[in-house]
Amino acid sequence: MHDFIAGLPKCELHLHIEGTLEPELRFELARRNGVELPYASVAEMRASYEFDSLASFLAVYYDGMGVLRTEPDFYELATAYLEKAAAQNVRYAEIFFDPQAHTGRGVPFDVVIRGLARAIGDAEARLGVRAQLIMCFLRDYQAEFAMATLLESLPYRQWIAGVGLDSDERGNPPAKFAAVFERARREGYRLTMHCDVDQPDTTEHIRQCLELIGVDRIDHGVNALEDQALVDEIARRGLGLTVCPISNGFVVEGAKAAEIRRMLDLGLRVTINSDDPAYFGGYVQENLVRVYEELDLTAEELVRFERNAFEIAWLPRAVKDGYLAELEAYAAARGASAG
Ligand SMILES: Nc1ncnc2[nH]cnc12
Ligand SMILES: [Zn+2]
Repeated sequence: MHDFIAGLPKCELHLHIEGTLEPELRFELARRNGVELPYASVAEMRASYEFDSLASFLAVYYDGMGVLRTEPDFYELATAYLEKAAAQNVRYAEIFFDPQAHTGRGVPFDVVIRGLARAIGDAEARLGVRAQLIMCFLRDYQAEFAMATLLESLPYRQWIAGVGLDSDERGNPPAKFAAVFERARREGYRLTMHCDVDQPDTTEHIRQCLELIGVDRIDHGVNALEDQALVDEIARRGLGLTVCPISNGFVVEGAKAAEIRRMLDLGLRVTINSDDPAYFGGYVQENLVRVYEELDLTAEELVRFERNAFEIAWLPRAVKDGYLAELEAYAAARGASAG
């Protein structure tokens, strides 16, 4: 089954590009940019990646990205991820980036997005992996900063499929950003938001995503299972949920495998993703293996995760259908096409 998972045509929908900064590249960029790091080795840096909550993870994550300064830095970051993704048979990825975490420390928006977009263009030509960007707003900052960032992004719209909301959820509900997301929708962006596992008020946040914001997707969203009305509405709208099992195991107890089982059984459009793989230690393949091992999934169920992902991807119908046909052919050739 591990070979089956390795060969599966994959779609990654919940991946923070800054969370793919591996220690080796962090060291290299620090050297190049003259940034002092308080670690003597890659092993020492990795050993410092200790977290048991979203807040403790975020502190390490924001510190890590301090070495990213120039357009080539962002190019190399995204290229390294896309090479890894292609090696795991990711055919399409929607990649989060956090512009405010860079502009807030003096790196221009233009530098960030040009580096990322150039990497995406080159990777498509060289590796056949396709990707688009999702611009995330940091929810622990003021809504005015998010609005200013939205306006700053408009000249680069051709590279940005949609907007998201990440960072520390405590006290930062979707409602705080209602005007920003309403404007983003009017500008043609698709909408998603993190409703992270077991955060305070997360079911209320999911309710606001549905009733107030009108999201196209929810990132994580696992706690919707606590409220039948939320489950019913997510099912009725056919909304996708981008779940990240290994990441879950770091910020709460366990990978939420039982909840993923329930989402599959309820017919929800649950997908498996990697979140911040350089920090949590698993790309999409390792995440699929983790749920496979915890749930003893069938090949058909593994195919279902990818079918859901391509189905909810922010791509034109004909492009999705091309990926879905590739997936079905892979499944059929291995007797796993129950649909
Ligand atoms: N897992 C995560 N949750 C919330 N914000 C994030 N930003 C980067 N990774 C994140
Ligand atoms: Zn995330």
